Amino acid sequence: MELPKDFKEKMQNLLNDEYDDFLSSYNENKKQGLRVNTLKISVDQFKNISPFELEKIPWVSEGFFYKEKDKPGKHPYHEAGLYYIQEPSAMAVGEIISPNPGEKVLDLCAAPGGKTTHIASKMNQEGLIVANEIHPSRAKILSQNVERMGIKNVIVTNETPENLSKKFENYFDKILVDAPCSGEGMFRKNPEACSEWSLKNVCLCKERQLDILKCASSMLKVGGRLVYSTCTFSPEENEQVISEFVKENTNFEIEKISAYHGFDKGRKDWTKEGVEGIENTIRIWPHKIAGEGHYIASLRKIDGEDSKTRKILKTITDKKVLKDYLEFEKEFLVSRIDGNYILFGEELYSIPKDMVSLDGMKIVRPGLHIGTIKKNRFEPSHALALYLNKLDVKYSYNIDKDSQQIIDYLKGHALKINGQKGWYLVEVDGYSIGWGKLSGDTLKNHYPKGLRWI
Ligand SMILES: C[S@@+](CC[C@H](N)C(=O)[O-])C[C@H]1O[C@@H](n2cnc3c(N)ncnc32)[C@H](O)[C@@H]1O
Repeated sequence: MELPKDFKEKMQNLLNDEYDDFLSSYNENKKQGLRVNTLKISVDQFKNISPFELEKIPWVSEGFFYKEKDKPGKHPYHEAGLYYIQEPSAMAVGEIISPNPGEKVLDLCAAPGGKTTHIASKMNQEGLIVANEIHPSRAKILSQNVERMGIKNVIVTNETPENLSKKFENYFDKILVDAPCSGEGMFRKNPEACSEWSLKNVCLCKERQLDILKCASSMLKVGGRLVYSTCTFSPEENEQVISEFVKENTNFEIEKISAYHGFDKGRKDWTKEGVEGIENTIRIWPHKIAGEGHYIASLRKIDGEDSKTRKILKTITDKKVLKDYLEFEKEFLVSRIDGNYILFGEELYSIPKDMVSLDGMKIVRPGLHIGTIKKNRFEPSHALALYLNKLDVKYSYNIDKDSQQIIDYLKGHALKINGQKGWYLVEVDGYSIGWGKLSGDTLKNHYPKGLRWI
């Protein structure tokens, strides 16, 4: 791989004796990981059924290295949301933000959703996660990944940090800024990041990161935690951003992160200010652990204004509006979808309790999409199928992962089966993967067209 000359010179000056080890890490293969989605399956259960050769990632309880030959991204278990493919060092961020069920969490730069889905699995469907992405097409991918993982309590927005900060002043318990950066830790994984790199871009990224942090800081409650992370090595975008931020914002202090033994401390000597606590941030280097590299800082807001009361989003109270859905529920579900219902046109969603009004914001996903209320009938959504499991429904149809039938289903073909007429939750080895509707002996395929295997 041809690394930019300026990058090599800079890293040599920074790393001195370590530079040769750092450089030779670029001759090794990228490290690949998957994180088990504990909303759907426990780590032990997954290990029992896993068709892949797995090796534990030491710093994350649900993380495993896999071998390239296994291609877990092209397996029915992936479509069932049993795991998320995520770069191993990026998994450290979810561990450090460490959200609890019931909290309000913002993931400000969230697409494609690696960290959002990690946060969600730790929150066990309780509380609120606002996952925001500024680019519309990436926000759509984020939403699809949230759906695939069967998550209920995530709202996906497509906003600028500035607009969000007007809505959510002093609101969240925890905020993640996984900042857009120069991506020096992506060179092995994505050579494009290498060709786009320049010293000038590093400085531009730093300015943007400070702007994003400023917006994030105003959305955090007093006592709340703000985690900042990047997948780049430049001190400008890491220690220097944090150092300048805490110097300007004296109501924030740097928290000590209890790091895995292969992680390094942040470098105070790489900042101009020499701010106290920079050594409590962490650096993950590709020549020291099996991962592409990351920088992570955890900040605590120790002073500021109290949270204000806000306008709560109006939810549906008139049961007549829900008539078609309630009939579907009675006929095909065993358990109720708890939560508050709202309608976006014909689309019915369940939103987290006490969600603030979303007026004037670009919303990609206001909560769990339950389905579409059409004239005198209700059609359940794919997101609902991925959220439910066989205990929640009257009819389900299970398919073996190695069978031709699962390939046929994922390709969108109808299946021949026997049973009662109606909606079936289709499963792979007991894990929901989509809907089918049985009429006669034909199970009509409702796997979404855009997701079908070709
Ligand atoms: C490092 S990526 C996020 C990765 C994601 N957290 C994950 O774990 O899957 C940074 C994201 O920030 C977004 N972004 C770019 N410019 C931004 C800005 N000015 N404000 C907020 N987000 C921005 C990018 O589109 C990108 O999706």
